[in-house]
Amino acid sequence: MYNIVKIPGDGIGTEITESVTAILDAAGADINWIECEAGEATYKKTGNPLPEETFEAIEEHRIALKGPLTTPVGAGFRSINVALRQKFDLYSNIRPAKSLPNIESPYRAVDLVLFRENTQGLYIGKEHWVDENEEHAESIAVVTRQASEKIITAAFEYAKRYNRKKVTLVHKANILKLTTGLFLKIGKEVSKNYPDIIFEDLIVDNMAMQMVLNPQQFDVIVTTNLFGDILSDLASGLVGGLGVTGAANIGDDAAMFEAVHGSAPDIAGQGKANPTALLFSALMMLEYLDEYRTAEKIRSAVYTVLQDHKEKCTPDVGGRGTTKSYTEAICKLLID
Ligand SMILES: NC(=O)C1=CN([C@@H]2O[C@H](COP(=O)(O)OP(=O)(O)OC[C@H]3O[C@@H](n4cnc5c(N)ncnc54)[C@H](O)[C@@H]3O)[C@@H](O)[C@H]2O)C=CC1
Ligand SMILES: O=C(O)CCCC(=O)C(=O)O
Repeated sequence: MYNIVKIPGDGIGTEITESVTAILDAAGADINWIECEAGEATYKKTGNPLPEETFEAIEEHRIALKGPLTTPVGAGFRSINVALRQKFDLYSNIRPAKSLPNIESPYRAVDLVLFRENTQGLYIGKEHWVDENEEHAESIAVVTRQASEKIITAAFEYAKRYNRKKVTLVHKANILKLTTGLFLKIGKEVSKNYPDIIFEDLIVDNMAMQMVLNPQQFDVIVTTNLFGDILSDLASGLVGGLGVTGAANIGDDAAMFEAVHGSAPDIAGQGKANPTALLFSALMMLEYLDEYRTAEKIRSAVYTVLQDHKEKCTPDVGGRGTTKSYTEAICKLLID
């Protein structure tokens, strides 16, 4: 029995975590869920978006399934998502984007895995006002050799393990010569340890265009935090949207699984959120635990429902169903 911290989160979080835990139960996954709170709703209730008990539970059990957490825009408390990644040094944010059956998209056969450095870069929100009138702001990007080596090595190790042919490193070293220049330099060094894997680098603006024009050319991608954030949403758009892309945050001794998407306030409480993204994150969690057979059984049920019961699927992927009808269809296949 695995003890796993479950944080439902904000917005659509409760709807999709209920769905995912029901599906994992139906598949016979042997999990004891330790339910904890975090996020905006928790902040409104308690004045603290990350209660000490939640932090301690992750510290003790080292593994969590987390729904999306809302972060206020422009002011207010800082991202708890980012804080958790930093606190547990979850340096690898792994975000696969793979074409799925029976989902309309201009693209076929996309199958890429994006590795996003998860603890530093421009994303850490190290900002300050330069003047008293708050009309001049500065933001600091942090890139270190140690963190860059870790994420780039993780990307190459993944490519080696899963027989992937190419790693593309994405940077902006023409402009950000020190920070992303360092990242690129380390990429070139690390690539020498993997002579059987093709290594290429692209500047991020070109990369964005290439991903839209010909995404099938990409295999494993590795990049800094903010670029990875943006390009992984783009990658989701290539395969059916944010409702279908899972993700893993992995460190040396802890891991947190969450979807690529956020709390989707525009559809929260309407029963139409697609739980597939969080479900795919949970499958990455099962694989992390070496529970490959259970993960495969669930993935196969998802593919069958998309292929043969499209009417039960959520509207974002062209279905006429709800979170509930989709969840029930998957559970039925798993139980039968
Ligand atoms: N890791 C996390 O917990 C993340 C949290 N956020 C937070 O979420 C909040 C909302 O951010 P947004 O920019 O609106 O991005 P979002 O990812 O929540 O939503 C973007 C669009 O995708 C749709 N969408 C997202 N997930 C979906 C799903 N499972 N099924 C169907 N449609 C889905 C939404 O309805 C919306 O139209 C913000 O406070 C942001 O900071 C954003 C990204 C990641
Ligand atoms: O923390 C937030 O609210 C936004 C974080 C966004 C992000 O890092 C992601 O897409 O995973």
